[in-house]
Amino acid sequence: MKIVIVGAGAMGSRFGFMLKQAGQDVALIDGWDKNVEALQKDGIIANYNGEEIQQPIEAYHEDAVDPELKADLLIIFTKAMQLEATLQKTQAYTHNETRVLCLLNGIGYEDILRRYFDEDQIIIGNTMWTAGLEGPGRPKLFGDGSVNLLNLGKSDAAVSGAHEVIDIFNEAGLNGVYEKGIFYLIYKKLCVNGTMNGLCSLLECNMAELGATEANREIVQQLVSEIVAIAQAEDVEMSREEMIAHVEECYNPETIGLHYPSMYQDLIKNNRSTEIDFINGAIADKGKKYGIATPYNDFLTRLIHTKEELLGAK
Ligand SMILES: NC(=O)C1=CN([C@@H]2O[C@H](COP(=O)(O)OP(=O)(O)OC[C@H]3O[C@@H](n4cnc5c(N)ncnc54)[C@H](OP(=O)(O)O)[C@@H]3O)[C@@H](O)[C@H]2O)C=CC1
Ligand SMILES: CC(C)(CO)C(=O)C(=O)O
Repeated sequence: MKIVIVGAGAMGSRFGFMLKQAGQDVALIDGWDKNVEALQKDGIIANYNGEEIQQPIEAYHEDAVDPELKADLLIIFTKAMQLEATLQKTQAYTHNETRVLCLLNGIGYEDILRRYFDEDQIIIGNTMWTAGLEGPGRPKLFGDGSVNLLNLGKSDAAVSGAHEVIDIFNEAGLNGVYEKGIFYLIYKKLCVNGTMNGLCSLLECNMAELGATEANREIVQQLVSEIVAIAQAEDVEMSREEMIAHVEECYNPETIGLHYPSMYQDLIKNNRSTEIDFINGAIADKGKKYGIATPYNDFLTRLIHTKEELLGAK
């Protein structure tokens, strides 16, 4: 099976590295010139749990993909705001039976994917793996994780396609789980991203520092209440109290509390645009659709966009 990963940043490199190490036939596609040059020259040089491992890998710039390349499995790890532009280019290296797996943070990707692929080709999910980049071609890969996924279409072929991906992931140690309640998990993760990412970026702190403040609690509770109300409007059952407790687990400095969320790294560290429109912005949009007030998510979205403008984020 030919696996093509589009978006060879931190997460794309993690999945590419682990799948290639497990003997899979993997190609990476990316739009960042220096990253592609490094991958083509030296492969992935991973800091893998403290050990440097070099893994040669096939890699292309998004504007110079080999016309012979055809993906049986396409994994998307661009940033959310690059998804639509990426999908417009994928037709060149996909076919009618390509499975497309999207693991981006945020919500609503199934609606975008349906515009480009048949429902039976689409697999949605989320992942608890994390990754960072120390430089072009140099991912920093620490810790453990898992991938929850579910076929969007209902046909036998769609179900077996998702199971095939899980088998491949498990052989590579990526811990794939077939998850019928995938939308619950997607909203559960959104509760974390919809609070920690925007607030830590605006306040320029890590999650433990945010959690140590008294004044943040009301804001976090209001953001989560709005997210849970939208999930419920979409028939995803979840408890507000459980989700607030889940978010508060992130404050623990002995687990992930010392982490600066990816949005902080994008905006504050790397001066790049954020995924806010697919996190809090998506909640505000759905609030308008369902007639549910989402003032905290709306305000947070606008504040992050204001900060992007002030910092001249690209
Ligand atoms: N990192 C993590 O721990 C986790 C991330 N996710 C999600 O996975 C998706 C991918 O995230 P992630 O891999 O972290 O994103 P990255 O920013 O590492 O990579 C995404 C893309 O950004 C570009 N890029 C990255 N760094 C630079 C740079 N310094 N200069 C120029 N371009 C750069 C690259 O291509 P291009 O030039 O074409 O933009 C790359 O394909 C997101 O939806 C994220 O929310 C989910 C779970 C955990
Ligand atoms: C680690 C975590 C859960 C923090 O919000 C995350 O997903 C991110 O950094 O984007």
